Amino acid sequence: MLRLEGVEFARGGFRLAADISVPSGITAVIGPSGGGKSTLLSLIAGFEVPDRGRVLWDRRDLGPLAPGARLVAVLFQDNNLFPHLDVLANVALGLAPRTRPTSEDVSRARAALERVGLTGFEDRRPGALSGGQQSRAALARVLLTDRPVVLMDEAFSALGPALRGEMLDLVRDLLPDATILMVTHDPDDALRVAQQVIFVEEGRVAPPVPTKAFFDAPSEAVRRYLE
Ligand SMILES: Nc1ncnc2c1ncn2[C@@H]1O[C@H](COP(=O)(O)OP(=O)(O)OP(=O)(O)O)[C@@H](O)[C@H]1O
Repeated sequence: MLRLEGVEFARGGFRLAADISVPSGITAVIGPSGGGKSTLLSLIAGFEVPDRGRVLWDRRDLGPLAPGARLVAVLFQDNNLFPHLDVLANVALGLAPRTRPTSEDVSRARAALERVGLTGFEDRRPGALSGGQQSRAALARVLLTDRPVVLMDEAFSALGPALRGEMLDLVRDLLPDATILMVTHDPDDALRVAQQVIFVEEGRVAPPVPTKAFFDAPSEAVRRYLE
């Protein structure tokens, strides 16, 4: 289980505090702009370092581990695809970020592309893909890295509602065992795929609440945000 234990973080005038456990499945992270949602994900990914407290995965302190060694995969909003590499090479990078992919890496990348419905697009550059297809390629790379924690910071926000829904369904179906934190501004995203919701406001990170209870019986702060 992912746990943030007494985490405190300050940057400029902004302070964030989190003491939460995140169960496996999909957890939506919602709250007002500037509240600290992205910062929370950065602390888990290791892009930011807490001033106090620890980030733990299965009781193991992730603190000493660099982002690449953290068992955490990140699905970025811009998909983080290299424009000069074809789709297959972009996906294979998930396995071999620094070296040439082996033939086994390449066949695993092909299999991941098949799972996201991109067979036949291996040789295209990202610029020759639609937005939805680019998101699928980025998801294929996350599948391939096979990390237990997946962070999504408004990953599909550039897509229209129908496509975004499709992508969320795909994430849910293809990553059934992962612990997924998904930042979103759209309550419908949470209602569609998230089992629980974390509310983040002014640097306060609330513990996860089951999605139905979160929306059916919102706290005062949540009600204000949803209005
Ligand atoms: N690189 C940075 N340097 C300094 N302050 C930053 C930096 N990035 C974010 N902040 C500040 O930290 C606070 C939290 O920002 P954060 O991006 O985590 O909020 P958020 O909830 O993800 O917002 P949004 O919904 O608008 O994306 C804000 O006050 C923001 O201005």
